[in-house]
Amino acid sequence: MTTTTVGVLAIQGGVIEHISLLHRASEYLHSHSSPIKIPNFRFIQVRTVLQLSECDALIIPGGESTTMSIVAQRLGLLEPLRQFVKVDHKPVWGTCAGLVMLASAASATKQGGQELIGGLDVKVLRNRYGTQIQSFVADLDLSKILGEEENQKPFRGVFIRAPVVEELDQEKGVEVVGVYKGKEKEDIVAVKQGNVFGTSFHPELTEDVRIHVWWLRRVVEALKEKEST
Ligand SMILES: NC(=O)CC[C@H](N)C(=O)O
Repeated sequence: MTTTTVGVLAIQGGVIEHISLLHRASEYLHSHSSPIKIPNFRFIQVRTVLQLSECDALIIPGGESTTMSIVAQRLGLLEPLRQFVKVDHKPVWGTCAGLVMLASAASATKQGGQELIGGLDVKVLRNRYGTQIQSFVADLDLSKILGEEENQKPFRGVFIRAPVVEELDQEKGVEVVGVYKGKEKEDIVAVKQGNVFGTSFHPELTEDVRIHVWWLRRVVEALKEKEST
């Protein structure tokens, strides 16, 4: 059986946490019946262009997007990452700083802006809820992505200096799949567009494996579709 390689960009941030939940999600998928054939997965940390070239799919973790961007540029990873997302259309998921990296534009960035990867036709507002001490946990309804069986209870979203999506291009196929209902207004905190998925919050900092399971299934489906074309 072929092996599907899923990378986690390991420049900085919540790398190990994602890898650990990916392993648990893989175990879940292998132990539950599924209409699609689940391959063997290999989860790797990605720090080089060579490692990226081995990946069928990629997670960009939370952390600090300005740092991630500078280091990715120094490692010569920025252009290969853009190619991976926007030319090869491989499945990519960004959490928090990862969502910022995947946006086509970001506000509240330092003067001169920061280099982004893009792939999601959205503009994000960084640090929407303030600093680290204003971090919070909130129940989210993710019924737009989770199946009925998996959506029996809300998802506990962990928000740490989180960005939100403030503008999006619906015509380009950006779909809102999660909102946070705050006191004054609703914020968009999960979006998908084709091969790209982004969340403002950190599922990897919970014990809840549901989004990783959903995303790995999507990866398998996307690879299958590619094979048949
Ligand atoms: N937890 C996080 O990933 C924080 C993201 C950070 N505020 C940024 O814009 O990069």
